[in-house]
Amino acid sequence: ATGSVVATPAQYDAEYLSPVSIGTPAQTLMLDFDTGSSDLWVFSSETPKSSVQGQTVYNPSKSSTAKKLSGATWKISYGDGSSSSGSVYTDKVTIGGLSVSNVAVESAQKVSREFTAEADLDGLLGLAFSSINTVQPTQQKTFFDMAKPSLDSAVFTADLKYGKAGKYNFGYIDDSAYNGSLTYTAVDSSNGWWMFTSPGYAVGSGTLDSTSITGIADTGTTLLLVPSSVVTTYYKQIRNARYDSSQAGYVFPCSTSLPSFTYAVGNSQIVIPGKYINFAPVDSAGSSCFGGIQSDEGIGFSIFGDVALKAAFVVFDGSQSPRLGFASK
Ligand SMILES: CNCc1nccn1C
Repeated sequence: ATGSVVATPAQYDAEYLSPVSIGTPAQTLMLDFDTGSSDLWVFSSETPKSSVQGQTVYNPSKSSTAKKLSGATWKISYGDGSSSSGSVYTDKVTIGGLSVSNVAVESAQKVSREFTAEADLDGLLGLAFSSINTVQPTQQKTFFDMAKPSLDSAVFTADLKYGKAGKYNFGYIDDSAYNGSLTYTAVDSSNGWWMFTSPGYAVGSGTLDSTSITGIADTGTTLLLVPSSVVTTYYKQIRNARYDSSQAGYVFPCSTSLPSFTYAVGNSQIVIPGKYINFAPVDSAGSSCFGGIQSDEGIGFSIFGDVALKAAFVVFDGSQSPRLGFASK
């Protein structure tokens, strides 16, 4: 089996949302596919009405295939401080024509204000390793792990794009979606993430600096978060860039033309065009813009978020020895 679903960017490519059908008859929600976490959770009929501001909710009592997972609970918090928690059902989940039965669908009984404020996001679909799924007392598998036995190939791919819809595919690699060849690199999944080491980086047309960057391929994080030494080197190339402590990041005039940022993958390189690194205006006047490359200070590793991933076609290979494949496009 295979599946293919569109990934539509929210404003400023802050996140990408995909339609997911849950239950019988189908209830279709827009979920943020997140390779940095492993819970599939949704706004639901159990979410306090005051916390639901525009989201579509899953109602398990209206699904003939829903079953309560008795005694199960979940609770998760994300790097940006947002969080959610609740109860658990199992139900049929269909993504882009790929149906999987008895998937753990985590029903939100609490969501933090950040999620309430995101009217277009109805939940998250975790695509990291099941070892960091938060359901207790019995940890649950991700959609991908549940689908794996049925997939033609134990892979999914992320083809996110700048300012327009991209795709997530399950079970196959669309060789027409990228240029040249895929370069695979080793993954350390011991902490539950798709963690890899990039052997070097370059700014603009400069030579490759062999400073390695170890981080996670994370579709659920917006920006590229790297060591402060790399951040400093990048913004040093931009005359009017400055660190704005009120924004806790580097900003520059929105009219600035930005140098590209290249990250190495094995013996290959992915070039992030400069325009991908102008994330969004920080003020309503739109004069000052927030950089798409910021520091990973305090995290413990780097994060190759959407700013980095949308410059590539990325294969998340979930075979016996997981690995990541990158190609330019
Ligand atoms: C932006 N804060 C909440 C959120 N939205 C998508 C993912 N996450 C963590």
